[in-house]
Amino acid sequence: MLYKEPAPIKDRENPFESMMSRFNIAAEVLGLDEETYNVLKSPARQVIVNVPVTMDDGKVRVFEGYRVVHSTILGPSKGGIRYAPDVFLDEVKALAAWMTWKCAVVDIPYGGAKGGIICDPYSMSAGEIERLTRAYTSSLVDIFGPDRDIPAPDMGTGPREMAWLMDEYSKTKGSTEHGVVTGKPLVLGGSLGRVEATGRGVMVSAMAAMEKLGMDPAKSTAAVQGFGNVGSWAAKLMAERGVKILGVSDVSGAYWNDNGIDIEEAIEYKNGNNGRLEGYKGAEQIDPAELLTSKVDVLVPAAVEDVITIHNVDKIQARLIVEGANGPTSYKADNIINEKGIMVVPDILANSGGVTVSYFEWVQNRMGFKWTLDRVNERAERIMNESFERVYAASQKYNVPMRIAAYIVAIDKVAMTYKYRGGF
Ligand SMILES: NC(=O)C1=CN([C@@H]2O[C@H](COP(=O)(O)OP(=O)(O)OC[C@H]3O[C@@H](n4cnc5c(N)ncnc54)[C@H](O)[C@@H]3O)[C@@H](O)[C@H]2O)C=CC1
Ligand SMILES: O=C(O)CCC(=O)C(=O)O
Repeated sequence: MLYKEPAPIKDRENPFESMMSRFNIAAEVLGLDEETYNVLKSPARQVIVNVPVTMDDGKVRVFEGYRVVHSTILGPSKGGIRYAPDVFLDEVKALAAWMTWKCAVVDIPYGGAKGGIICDPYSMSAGEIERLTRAYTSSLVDIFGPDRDIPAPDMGTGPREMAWLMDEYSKTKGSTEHGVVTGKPLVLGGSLGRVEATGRGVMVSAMAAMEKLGMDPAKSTAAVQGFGNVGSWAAKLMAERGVKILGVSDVSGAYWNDNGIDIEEAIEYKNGNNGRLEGYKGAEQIDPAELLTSKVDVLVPAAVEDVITIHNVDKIQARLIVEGANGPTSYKADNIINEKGIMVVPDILANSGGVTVSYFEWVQNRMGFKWTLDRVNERAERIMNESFERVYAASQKYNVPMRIAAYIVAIDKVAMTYKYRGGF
């Protein structure tokens, strides 16, 4: 056994451990040599920063933040920044590694990275978040760069934070650097289609998987956990393809309607309610734990890690799980999912539409040219479908579940590139 298991974190599963468990299985199937294994398992760089920020009451608070660069073998590292009260280093390490595998699965020339700041953005003013974003950026100015490490949005961040990051970085460089970050507002060099890209990719993956399973979207039902950027767009676009969305949830609770939730209405409600569904009247409130085990055909976890675990996996009724979130399934639940014959479109495939369109944004920034929405969507959809087929073919070839197949495709690509580069 080459890999030593890290200690568990309180009562939570460890996302890095979950990532490594799948990595180990795929590495074994591929017969990965020890040198490459050791290179690919360890993050290339882990930075912890402590940034002082003047709060609205005049007091200074120090926030802990992270940036983990997992790999730059395929190209500059790429990955979002998470603002959450419970973000921790092992989580960011896992998220950074998943970025490496994700970029390899969709065959775009990026390595993987991820960032995070321990904070609660929902309880902070816009001014406090701006000062925090700028302070974090200036403390990482030597890591970031259009050819080095390119951040993007993740949980708790969006175009607004990316605009501040781009502006702060540009000020320190003395030049406008559009390509240092993606997921920016359109006026600052953002790409059409980036906001909805991850949810759109989830929908495209869901449609591809439903076709393999012989499921008719117009006769299928779904539940979506998480109603932020990824979950709300995935729900909206799946509903447009005829899937009846019976349940949705966010941090405020879970909401259910036997006749199907009016997703446009729910989005409008949450947009006018500080981003939350709290108090939404178009559905009845149910126990959030029930949402995941409810009687639906398709389950889309699109919130946080480790929500499908050995504690609830037995009760899952969906035939198909499409992972909008990163790491929503703990590795201990994998075997039971496989025994139950549930197809999983894994995170590193299902949610890769976001980084794919981020890549398009970066390409447009470098060209100084804007693509139309049709061009963005058509190209992203093609990449998603081709990647799905690549992973599906690997699952057939090696007789492994889709998740392990995705790791096999990714590790094979990164390992081969490492060898061509002659190792470092
Ligand atoms: N934004 C992007 O482009 C991408 C995001 N992802 C992943 O998708 C997931 C969601 O990210 P975003 O939608 O961007 O974040 P977001 O901040 O826009 O939304 C997160 C949503 O999850 C809800 N939530 C949080 N904890 C929850 C819980 N315990 N139960 C139910 N709902 C809960 C929040 O209330 C919110 O509705 C994360 O795992 C992220 O890493 C993956 C690829 C790209
Ligand atoms: O758009 C990007 O560059 C990365 C998005 C992200 O953080 C993710 O895919 O998990």
